[in-house]
Amino acid sequence: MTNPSQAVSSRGPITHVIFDMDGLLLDTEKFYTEVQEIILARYNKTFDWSLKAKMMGKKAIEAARVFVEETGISDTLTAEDFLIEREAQLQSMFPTSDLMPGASRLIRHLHEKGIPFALATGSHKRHFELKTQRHGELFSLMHHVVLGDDPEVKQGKPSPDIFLAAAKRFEGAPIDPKKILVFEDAPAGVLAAKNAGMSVVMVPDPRLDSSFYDIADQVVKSLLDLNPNDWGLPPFENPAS
Ligand SMILES: O=P(O)(O)OC[C@H](O)CO
Ligand SMILES: [Mg+2]
Repeated sequence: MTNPSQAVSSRGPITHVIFDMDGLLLDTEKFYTEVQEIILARYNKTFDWSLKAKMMGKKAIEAARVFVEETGISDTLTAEDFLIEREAQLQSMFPTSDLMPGASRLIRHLHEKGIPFALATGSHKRHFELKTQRHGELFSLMHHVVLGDDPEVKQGKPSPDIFLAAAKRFEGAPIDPKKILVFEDAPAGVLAAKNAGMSVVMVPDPRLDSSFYDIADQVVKSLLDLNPNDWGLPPFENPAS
């Protein structure tokens, strides 16, 4: 992990921002965890954070394959059937999604200051719409949104595909990836951003093993703890409330 003030001096200030969604802007990772715990309990197995770390941030089918293979249940439950089973429960949970602390403040701040920002989420279109149902106005502030089922996203995170696609859709593209700052919660997402040549602020769930922090340029406990100045971005005018 480099000191962000060193990163700014060596890489130049940030001009564009890309946000992850699940677990970063929206408190939706808990839904996946809950449903996966229920499914695994049927096989007398427990869902733990080492498995969670391997799944989070990935496209649904890629995460599903990890789930059935790592738990040794792939002979009785295929990745496709796991997704069907998970779906019914997730569909009723997603519309209740809450924002993560500091998400609204940071998005509104960047919008007010004219810093272009976009969304890059592994979630596919139908899930994106359910999850953002109560937050349409906030998400409409994004310059653009790239979803996991976008044709340009051939492979999910940790492949850089989604961040490179998001970078290409800003006005004035191509944007130098060194001037793009990504906000992520998942190890696969942090790696994807680094593979795209971008800087990354990681906002991990506290249950995630700290060995995953190393690859991020900065780690903060919450978006409320971010100091935009660290990245050459305009400072907040009011302290976090
Ligand atoms: O973290 P995101 O927004 O890329 O979403 C990925 C999955 O849908 C959930 O882990
Ligand atoms: Mg995420």
